[in-house]
Amino acid sequence: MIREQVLIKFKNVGLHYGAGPEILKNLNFNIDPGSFHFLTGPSGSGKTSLLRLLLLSMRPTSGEMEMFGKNTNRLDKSALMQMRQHIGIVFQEFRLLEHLTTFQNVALPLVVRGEPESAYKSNVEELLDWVGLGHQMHVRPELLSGGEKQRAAIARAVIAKPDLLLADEPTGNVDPELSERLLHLFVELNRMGTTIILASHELHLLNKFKFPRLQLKDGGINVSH
Ligand SMILES: Nc1ncnc2c1ncn2[C@@H]1O[C@H](COP(=O)(O)OP(=O)(O)OP(=O)(O)O)[C@@H](O)[C@H]1O
Repeated sequence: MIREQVLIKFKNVGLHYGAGPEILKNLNFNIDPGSFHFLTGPSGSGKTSLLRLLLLSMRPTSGEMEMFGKNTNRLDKSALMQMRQHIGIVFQEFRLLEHLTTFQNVALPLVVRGEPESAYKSNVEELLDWVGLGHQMHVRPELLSGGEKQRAAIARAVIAKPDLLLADEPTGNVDPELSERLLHLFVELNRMGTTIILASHELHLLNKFKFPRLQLKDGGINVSH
């Protein structure tokens, strides 16, 4: 676990795609370790783009980002890859691999790291039990409901114990009752120490939880506590 006083620091960060207009303009904000933020804003306001910066899959076109105490502009590809291992991501569309079982999907980040099954088997089983998928461990994603797929995707995102968990509209493809249950799962993960930034435009759902918000509008950001 990485312990920094400030986990993420944005200093005058701007972003544009190619020759297009600036999507994110002069963003300045900090994220403390252990916090939970909702990322909100109208469609097209740049929520996914901001998550791409945080996931280190894009670099800012202006300004500087510090993550885990390091200026990301100064990191080479291998250092970025290493930092990336501390970050988990959950997408709206689950992105499970159809030819793998639930167990294999969740274990994938550990397989990629070269860990043998004997080292992670019981951890994966325990996590699947915890997210309520113990009984669906050996089936493929096509047999899972939307909520079950998303719980598998969340389990895959946290199996390697990331310090930072990003989620891009994670409840976009499940019904309202399941959405609330999924949000409670994120709250539990946050209670156990994971820093979370969760993008959603479902304000009726977010209003049920008292977490600070990063609100994007017209390229700028407003941080409410
Ligand atoms: N790969 C890309 N190339 C060029 N423009 C892009 C790319 N990705 C996003 N954009 C543009 O950047 C802007 C912000 O898009 P982004 O997907 O970050 O917004 P969003 O807030 O996540 O939207 P939504 O809520 O609709 O998913 C949009 O105008 C979009 O067209």
